[in-house]
Amino acid sequence: MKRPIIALDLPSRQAIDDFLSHFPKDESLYLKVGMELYYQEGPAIVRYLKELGHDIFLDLKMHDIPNTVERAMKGIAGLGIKLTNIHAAGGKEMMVAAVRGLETGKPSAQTRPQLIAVTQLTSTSDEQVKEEQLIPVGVSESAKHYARLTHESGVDGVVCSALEVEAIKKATASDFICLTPGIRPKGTEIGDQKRVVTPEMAYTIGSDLIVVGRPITQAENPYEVYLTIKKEWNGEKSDANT
Ligand SMILES: O=C(O)c1cc(=O)[nH]c(=O)n1[C@@H]1O[C@H](COP(=O)(O)O)[C@@H](O)[C@H]1O
Repeated sequence: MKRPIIALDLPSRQAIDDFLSHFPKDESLYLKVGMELYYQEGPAIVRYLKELGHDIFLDLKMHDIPNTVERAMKGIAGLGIKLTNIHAAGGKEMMVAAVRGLETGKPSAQTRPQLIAVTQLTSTSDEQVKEEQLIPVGVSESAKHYARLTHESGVDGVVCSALEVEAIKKATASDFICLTPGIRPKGTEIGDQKRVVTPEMAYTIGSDLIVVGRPITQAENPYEVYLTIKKEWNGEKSDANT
């Protein structure tokens, strides 16, 4: 069964321990360590979660000059993470440098962590793309364009909304990874996200990976919500839908 990636947008190791106490100890999870947690706890938190048996997506969304990104990627390549990310808006040269950094930094016995690039954040609307970024073609076309550049740069996939997966796979390749945040089970708060789908829709559309944060981390019973989302995303009817 495919596992939804849980976004650990929490401030400390103590908060993580409290959150994980809701899950069975022997259940291996796919966890996302993002800026909030990494900036407080550093690489030690990645090592700690790995020791507990979990897989890690290190979400640092790098976007800088090629040399800086290459060297930063080289530094995190040995942490044993499964996946990490950059912003496609950094450009092809930066994306190529990011791949090179991971390749040169990884210990020889390990495989290179997968790399994906954010196209347009799922918190960005069509209006914002047109009015703030001055991209007249709008959010879907812009995401597709960034996906093409990402593919051409030798990066493994993109972060996008599930709403763009079909067009992106057509424009790139069917095995080009599409990771989709902005997942909201029916009846949950959308918050700052703009381009959202339910876990069931993400399954039907064909997202390769989904990321879910607040609907799980803020739930009264996180494990129950996690299992419901996991079922829906694997194409099984959840109790919530029967
Ligand atoms: O790269 C990401 O993970 C990401 C990209 C994006 O376009 N949108 C997005 O929401 N994310 C991350 O996915 C998570 C979504 O969290 P929730 O909105 O709480 O489910 C957050 O940790 C975001 O940082």
